[in-house]
Amino acid sequence: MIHALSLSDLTVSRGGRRLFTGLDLRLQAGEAVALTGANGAGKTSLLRTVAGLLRPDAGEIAFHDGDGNRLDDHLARGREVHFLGHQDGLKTGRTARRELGFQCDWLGHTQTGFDHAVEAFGLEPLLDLEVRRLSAGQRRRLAMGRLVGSPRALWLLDEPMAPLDARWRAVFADQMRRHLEADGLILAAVHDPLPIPARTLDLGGLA
Ligand SMILES: Nc1ncnc2c1ncn2[C@@H]1O[C@H](COP(=O)(O)OP(=O)(O)OP(=O)(O)O)[C@@H](O)[C@H]1O
Repeated sequence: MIHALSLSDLTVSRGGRRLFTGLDLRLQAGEAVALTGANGAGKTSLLRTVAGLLRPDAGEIAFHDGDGNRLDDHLARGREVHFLGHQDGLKTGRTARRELGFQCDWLGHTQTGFDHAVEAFGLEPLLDLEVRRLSAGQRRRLAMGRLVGSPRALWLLDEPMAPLDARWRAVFADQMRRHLEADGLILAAVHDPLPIPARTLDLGGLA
């Protein structure tokens, strides 16, 4: 299981423009880091780079287990990382039930994970609706279902609270706390403070 994430001397560019250079971060089991910075500073790009969706210009990203052994990058990303982006990663033509089932199933998790997700994020009344008919907040809650329905150690979250109302923000804050208590790791891009104890990594203004 991923016990630590380390970024060393990381440099990332988009569209030919350098976003940041020499970025270092170490995140341990049970810790959260709030990634802050102006619009366009590179928060989403950093999350996508950690997820393996973008290649850095330079530097290293490493995942380690509890004994300090380096994990295979591909396996760690494929099995132990959840990336919850702006787009939620949902198929809009499916019902919420089918989509949540797919999301909870892909690692062979069972009905228990599905039921847990439904209960955690109040999804029961939405299950027979097509994803395209859900509001932004409902969609985000559905997307969050996989975080608890298919447990993985590292949560990469891109402005996770943005479309949620106060009630579901509080629920999600509670889920994040539980994840940390279970030795999970959270790296979250935010514009507002995270409602859990977290260090801050500030990417600053426009690079
Ligand atoms: N596919 C792309 N091609 C070229 N440039 C891109 C691409 N995606 C993002 N960028 C640029 O990279 C920069 C960083 O974008 P990114 O989305 O990482 O910023 P951010 O800090 O998450 O911003 P926000 O707070 O607005 O969400 C921006 O200037 C953006 O225009």
